[in-house]
Amino acid sequence: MPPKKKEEASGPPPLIGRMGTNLKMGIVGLPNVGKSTFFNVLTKCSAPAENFPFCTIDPNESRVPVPDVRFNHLCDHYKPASKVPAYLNIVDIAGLVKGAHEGKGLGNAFLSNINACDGIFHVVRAFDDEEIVHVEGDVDPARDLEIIHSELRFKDLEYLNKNLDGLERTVARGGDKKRKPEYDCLCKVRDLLNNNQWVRNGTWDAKEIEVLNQHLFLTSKPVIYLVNMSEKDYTRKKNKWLVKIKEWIDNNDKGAMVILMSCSIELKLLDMAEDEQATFCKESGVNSALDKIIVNGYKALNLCYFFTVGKDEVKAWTIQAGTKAPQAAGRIHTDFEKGFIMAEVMSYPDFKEYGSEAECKANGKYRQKGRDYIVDDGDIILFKFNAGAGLQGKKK
Ligand SMILES: Nc1ncnc2c1ncn2[C@@H]1O[C@H](COP(=O)(O)OP(=O)(O)OP(=O)(O)O)[C@@H](O)[C@H]1O
Ligand SMILES: [Mg+2]
Repeated sequence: MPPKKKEEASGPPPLIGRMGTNLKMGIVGLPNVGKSTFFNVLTKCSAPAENFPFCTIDPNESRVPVPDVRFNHLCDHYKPASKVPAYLNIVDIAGLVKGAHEGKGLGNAFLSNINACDGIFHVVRAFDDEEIVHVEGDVDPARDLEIIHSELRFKDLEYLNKNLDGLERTVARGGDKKRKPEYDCLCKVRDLLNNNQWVRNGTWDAKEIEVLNQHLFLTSKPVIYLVNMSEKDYTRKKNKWLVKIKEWIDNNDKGAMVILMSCSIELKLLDMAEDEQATFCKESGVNSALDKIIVNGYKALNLCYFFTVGKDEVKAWTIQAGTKAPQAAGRIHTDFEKGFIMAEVMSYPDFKEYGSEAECKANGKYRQKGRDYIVDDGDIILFKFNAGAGLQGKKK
């Protein structure tokens, strides 16, 4: 469709957040809501997950492969010696409590752990279990969402006010015109935050986003809400809190993604052999939510990947969405970028349809793309480059 092409040519709008491909999703929520359990099942490793608040002290970081049928198909086709999928980086962060921005609970240190992440999995507890202590005394997900929402907002306000004080002196009183756009942008941030909104909920132009990216506010990070339910509720797809959770999200973060899950079911599945798992899922009508969570976490960070393929290796290379061919080539080696000649590209759907590289070539689906080509998610690429342009001859 022609309008889509136009959009591609100008590239996607600038995004709020850090640049780069080594981005992370942090797991955030009140204490004892299932964050570490979620982290454990996700990474299949054993960060301590115990029934007491603040069980996690140091942030645990791990990475999980991004599930992708396209990658599996390419591996089946090429039968490579080495298979390297894309990975999502995940950080398990200690629980936040009301007043964390003033140092309550484990306080400020954990807010800075969130700061080091680029997106947030906000885990909210919707399971009842008297054995499992709730720091607020009872289960109430909408209240808990509001607590975390406010803590991050307060922390941003505190940071903002410190910065605005100095700016106010130079711009408003000192008449420094150069920093006026920055000052105006930060005033807009202050109004939003004071209005109980997040930076992410504002409308920003490219210049303002440049300012925001110098500050990386906690509330500018993308959020995916994960509702942690009991095994029973997840199986019957009902939970008494869901309406209230939806209401809260509609009022405070309209359009945000919400994924239902159950850490206890995920733990159970983790203990089963593959065939046992399949039977269990078929009989109970229940599926693990993890794949959906990983894929969407990766997308929330505005990441995608292209593939390089061959008998030696099938590999997914992470790039930020909207990356052009030479910079994508630079992910493999700086020489590829410096000496970039062209990208030979097969789209995944074409590869799937025609079944092989040779058939793609025979049907005009093996395309040569230049410097301005914006790499599409799932493209299969062979870069042609001039080795002399970079560090002579070195390929990897
Ligand atoms: N869906 C669920 N149903 C029942 N129990 C659960 C569920 N999810 C987690 N739990 C239990 O809740 C307890 C707390 O879990 P976990 O340690 O993962 O919480 P946390 O959010 O990491 O806490 P902290 O902030 O203290 O580190 C554990 O005993 C865990 O087994
Ligand atoms: Mg924990």
